[in-house]
Amino acid sequence: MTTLPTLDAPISAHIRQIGVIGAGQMGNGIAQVFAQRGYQVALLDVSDERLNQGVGAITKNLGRLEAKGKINATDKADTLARINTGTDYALLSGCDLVIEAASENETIKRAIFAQLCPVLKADAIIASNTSSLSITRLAASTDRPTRFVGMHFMNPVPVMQLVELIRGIATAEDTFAIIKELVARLGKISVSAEDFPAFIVNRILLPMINEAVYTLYEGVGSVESIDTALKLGANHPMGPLELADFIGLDTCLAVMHVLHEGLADSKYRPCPLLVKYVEAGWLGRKTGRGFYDYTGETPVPTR
Ligand SMILES: CC(=O)CC(=O)SCCNC(=O)CCNC(=O)[C@H](O)C(C)(C)COP(=O)(O)OP(=O)(O)OC[C@H]1O[C@@H](n2cnc3c(N)ncnc32)[C@H](O)[C@@H]1OP(=O)(O)O
Ligand SMILES: NC(=O)C1=CN([C@@H]2O[C@H](COP(=O)(O)OP(=O)(O)OC[C@H]3O[C@@H](n4cnc5c(N)ncnc54)[C@H](OP(=O)(O)O)[C@@H]3O)[C@@H](O)[C@H]2O)C=CC1
Repeated sequence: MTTLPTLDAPISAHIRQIGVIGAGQMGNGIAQVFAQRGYQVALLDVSDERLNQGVGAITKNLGRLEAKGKINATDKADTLARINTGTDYALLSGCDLVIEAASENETIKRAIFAQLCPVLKADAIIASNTSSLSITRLAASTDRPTRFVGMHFMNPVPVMQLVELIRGIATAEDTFAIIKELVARLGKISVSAEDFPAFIVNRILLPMINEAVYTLYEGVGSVESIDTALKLGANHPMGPLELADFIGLDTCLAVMHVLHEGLADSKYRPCPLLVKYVEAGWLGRKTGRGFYDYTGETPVPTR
């Protein structure tokens, strides 16, 4: 738990300090799994409030693992001690790899890279955890397109095995190879996807979620019947509306916009009800309301 895993002739051995930008559900999960594997982690967000929430989520998750006997109190304390937090980009100056996991908005991500590049070591790699945006375009907004890659973790990060890896047109082969090996060192499995809108997982998953929202919008079923149908009828661990709330409805809508605009096919049109929910600020679990209301002890369907 506390030492870096070894591989034969690891090409990623020099990657020891990891920066993570965005302390939301993905960023804090990514910070947790690297810190658990012995890496030093620098976690940056826009406010101390967001950072405290992120570290709070990590502490809770580690507490759950400790209660189950999967880690001990020392592992938990050591993991937390490896995570430094801050809002100043100087925090990331010593990092070998920085993973951007801020909100799914290209303008925000570009502004982040503009602040990051001047402080970052010349040979450091930048990865984006974007769910859908062009890796080539994001890379082109940095000073190092050859050392830029898509590194798409799945939610919840500590549990999900997959990391989708995406090369931009300029991504160097050694950059890709280092990141692929790093994923293996984390104990996760990678698949490689081409740089098309939403890559593989979300090209398939998000249209299904969008269709579930249309199914609700058109009155074919209630929230509960749609989710029960897919859980019991197709053996999905979560119903599509429950999953949408879990991902975040803002992220789901952003991905549908990228698919719709990027592939220019009306089959990707975001459901108007999904648009309305996001306009209302009903973003799912993270705001206490989405297709379910999370303010009570158990989630209550809203329709
Ligand atoms: C949008 C994108 O860009 C890409 C994406 O990520 S799309 C989303 C992909 N993710 C999914 O589809 C998740 C679908 N859901 C699931 O697989 C499951 O419901 C789940 C793994 C989240 C929870 O599983 P469950 O069996 O219902 O609950 P539960 O028994 O409480 O949890 C199973 C394990 O996950 C852990 N876990 C659950 N939620 C967790 C969380 N948010 N963070 C960390 N760990 C969590 C639990 O502690 C438990 O661990 P152990 O096996 O060590 O005991
Ligand atoms: N949710 C999911 O299931 C998955 C999401 N992703 C991707 O991961 C990324 C993050 O998603 P997720 O964690 O769900 O989103 P969250 O909304 O949970 O977290 C995003 C975090 O980024 C912060 N942020 C916003 N702007 C900046 C900035 N300029 N600098 C630093 N931090 C900033 C936000 O702060 P504030 O709230 O104050 O704006 C928030 O803390 C997105 O690209 C998303 O598409 C990938 C896989 C799965």
